[in-house]
Amino acid sequence: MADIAPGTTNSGTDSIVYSLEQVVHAAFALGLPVAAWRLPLATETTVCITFDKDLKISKPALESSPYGFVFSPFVVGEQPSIFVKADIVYSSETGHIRFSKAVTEAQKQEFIITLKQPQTTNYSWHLHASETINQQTETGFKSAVTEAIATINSGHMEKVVLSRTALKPLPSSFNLVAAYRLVLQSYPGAFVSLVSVPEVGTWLGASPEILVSIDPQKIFRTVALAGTQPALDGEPVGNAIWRQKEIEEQGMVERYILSCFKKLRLREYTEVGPRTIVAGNLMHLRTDFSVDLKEVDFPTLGTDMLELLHPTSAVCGLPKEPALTFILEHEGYNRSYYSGYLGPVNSPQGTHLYVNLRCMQLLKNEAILYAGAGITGESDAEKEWQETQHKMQTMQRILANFE
Ligand SMILES: C=C(O[C@@H]1C=C(C(=O)O)C=C[C@H]1O)C(=O)O
Repeated sequence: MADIAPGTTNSGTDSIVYSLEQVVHAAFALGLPVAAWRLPLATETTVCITFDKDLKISKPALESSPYGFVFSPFVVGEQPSIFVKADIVYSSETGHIRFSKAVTEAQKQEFIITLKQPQTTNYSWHLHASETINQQTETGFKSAVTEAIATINSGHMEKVVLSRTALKPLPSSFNLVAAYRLVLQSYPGAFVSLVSVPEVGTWLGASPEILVSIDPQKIFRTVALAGTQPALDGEPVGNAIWRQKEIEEQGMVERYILSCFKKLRLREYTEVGPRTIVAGNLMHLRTDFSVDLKEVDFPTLGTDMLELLHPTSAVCGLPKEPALTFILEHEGYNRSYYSGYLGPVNSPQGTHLYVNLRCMQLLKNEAILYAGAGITGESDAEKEWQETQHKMQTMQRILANFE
């Protein structure tokens, strides 16, 4: 990302250049909701800040929505779906901020004055309103897995994704924007995001999984991502060997996506894969689906697919309803925004909603790490536990940098 010295002027214009730290800290200081993100393999971080007080939306209508950032939970209703409208937009490439027409002169002035205040390390991100800390223990997780295997073998469902949390103390030198920058550096192929909303909380993550995206060339994309194994240093992905269990697990996600296309009577899609991809310390199997909306007349495909897809069998299970019921009854904690979806809507780069995975929620002095694993009839509770350990490494490595 472009790092231009704060407070300098950008060549060619007389606009002031700000740093990511200045912009994010100004939002915190003014109690404003903020979302920062970087698309996979891109260098630019974009930040959206809103002056809106009511951020709750029922569901995003992707086609008619203004530019903003959506942050939606696993179960809509248990937590609100949030929309951070792009009242203020910052680009790390130019260092400039831009105000939308909805912003009043007084709001602009207040924000600019706050931006120019000297940086202090003594700022705090937005915290979740509730004091209760989500937790799932090793024993709780493993007994839920054992019960899931029995339910699958009795024919009541094919797959269920079970997850758990880990509470880690924040190292005393932890710095949120520095952590975001580390995530950018460490995971160039991930969708990196930092969302901080009053009452809702603060989440940092590096997602490997597109849920729905529509780029400026009007290409709709989604993926079937599943199957996990550690990526070995220096080992080419072409050498990866997958067991029947992972192949079937990923095949279920693929079938689920195809069933969604079928429900919409859409036949003109392209399917590539499954291929092995690397996400941080892990490898997965991924099939890419795309639809060229310039050729297929389906203006609401994004919104319709979002409605049908979420939660996919990559984070919930198959069939969806019994898997979701099993999760709510046996997982033992509230997933909140983990395995929900998030991303920019109608930005100049398009709409890019990702599944909120490989993420952590930041409390005042601790972080909650979240990870899950797909359970099938062939699962083993100990191996699934190990898989969640591996997935948590994505964020654990970031925290370790501050120790
Ligand atoms: C559930 C997670 O990941 C999902 C589950 C996977 C699996 O079961 O193999 C792989 C990738 C993701 O679709 C997670 O990261 O927490």
